[in-house]
Amino acid sequence: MARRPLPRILSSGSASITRSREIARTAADNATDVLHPLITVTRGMRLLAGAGRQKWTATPRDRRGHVLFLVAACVLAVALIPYGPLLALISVMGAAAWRGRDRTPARTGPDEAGTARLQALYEALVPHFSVPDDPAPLFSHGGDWEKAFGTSYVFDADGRLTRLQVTYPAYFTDGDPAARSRVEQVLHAKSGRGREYHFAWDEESNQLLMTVLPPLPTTIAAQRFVTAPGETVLGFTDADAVRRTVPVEDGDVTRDASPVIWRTGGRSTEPHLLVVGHPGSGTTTLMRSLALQALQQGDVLVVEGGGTGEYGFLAGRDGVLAVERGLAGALATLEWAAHETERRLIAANRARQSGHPEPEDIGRPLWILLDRPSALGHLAAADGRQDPQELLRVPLRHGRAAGVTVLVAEQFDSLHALDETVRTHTRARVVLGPADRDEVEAVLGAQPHTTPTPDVPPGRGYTRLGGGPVLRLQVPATPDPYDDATSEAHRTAVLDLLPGGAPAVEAVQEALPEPEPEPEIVSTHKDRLIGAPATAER
Ligand SMILES: Nc1ncnc2c1ncn2[C@@H]1O[C@H](COP(=O)(O)OP(=O)(O)OP(=O)(O)O)[C@@H](O)[C@H]1O
Repeated sequence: MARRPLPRILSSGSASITRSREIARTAADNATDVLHPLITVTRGMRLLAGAGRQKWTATPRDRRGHVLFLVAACVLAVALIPYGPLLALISVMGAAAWRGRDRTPARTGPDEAGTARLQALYEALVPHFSVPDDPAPLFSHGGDWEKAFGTSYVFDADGRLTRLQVTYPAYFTDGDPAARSRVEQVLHAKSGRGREYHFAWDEESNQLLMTVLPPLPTTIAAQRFVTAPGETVLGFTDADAVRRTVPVEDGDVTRDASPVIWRTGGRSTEPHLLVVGHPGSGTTTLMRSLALQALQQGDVLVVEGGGTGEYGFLAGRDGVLAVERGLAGALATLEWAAHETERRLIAANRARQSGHPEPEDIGRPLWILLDRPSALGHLAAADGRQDPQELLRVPLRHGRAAGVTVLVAEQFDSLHALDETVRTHTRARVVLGPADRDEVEAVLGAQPHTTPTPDVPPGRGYTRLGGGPVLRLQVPATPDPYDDATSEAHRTAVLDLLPGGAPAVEAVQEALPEPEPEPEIVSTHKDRLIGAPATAER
């Protein structure tokens, strides 16, 4: 079959376009050749003008008059001598042409100190990224760092690395967390301690990207966060770590911040939370922040093992069922909570079986906050009584279905005292304060992708919800409003979030099976909690 000729536009069009491009390129080359002297002189004039401006700026003010006079005298002399202006013009042009004769080459590569830093870093990585029988090692002592780092490095104004991309040999065991951790520690130590580094391992292309993270802002204080029912803000994290943002008041401005949202209730896969930190790291502050958020939709029971009274401001508020500090009060409260969980479960089950909606009295979430249970456990052991943590077993195991959420805060040095059920059922975890990687891993079950720094502000740490990623966290400032050191702005912010002061114990009283003699409890409102065990403390 005879081939049909291509349409004219297709057969001849591309040829004419190519020709036009060639003509344009030749014209541009010729123009550059012709205009080259002009370009050189212009560049020189610009440089001369810049030099003149610098000289003028560097001249002290009291001598500027003299300089002006000298220049004016020279101009006058040139203007008066025959051919003076012409000769002056030629001289200036000549000087400009000389000055602009070659372009200042753009500086590439790091300066001397930067080169030394990169070389040192390279040498430190050699033992990790080389094996003796590699015929063409990427990393070798005295080798070329540019092969491994390329040009992907950035220094800050102080000459410290803020970004570095390392290409490593394919045989490096980048799937082994211990091997990764060793490399990360070397990079961290050699690039300057005291900053937080993020390490991104690209196993497919054998590349590691190290970046310095800016510190998370500490300026967000307690406020009403825009969340859906069942959502609680643990704190704020990096913008690229979570998909969502919420508007927050940050000082005088409103801006979007990236929250770590924790979902509680029936559909939550991490219905209970464990917060761990060293003393002063902000664990109580986080518990206060969560209590204030919980009070917007539910009831709260607080058991304070530390006995420092940092939850006293909650006492007597609507929805606050108890704030207990003594062992007897704690046991009574937690026993009630265990019964309440069972009651809710049974009621929900019955309603489900009979096809009715859940009764209203079990719809309101109940939050149990237990701060420093180890302190109470110690007291209980000394007194031959039950460890309060044992009473948490029912709420922890069945709380999700019953709308009961348990929050436990403990310090690192007492972690061993945590009950097994508490460890198993608190799948949402937070670590606050200066903790090393092993401590973070012991609580979160995974190492963070960043290097914890020794100096962290209170409320700074890491969080992990179930098997999710480890996220950096900054808890909103939620100080004790009755503490003298609390600023007026923070005090107002916290008090504004508190519900009214009407006692909220009717529900508790109704729910209890039968009142028993009240023990001597150290409670801010023991008159409101009944159903405590008969044995009195002390
Ligand atoms: N997120 C935060 N923002 C600002 N300040 C905070 C934050 N968290 C804690 N602080 C401050 O740090 C100090 C210690 O906080 P907090 O009492 O919560 O720590 P803690 O871990 O409970 O320690 P301790 O058990 O010793 O009381 C307090 O002065 C508190 O106001």
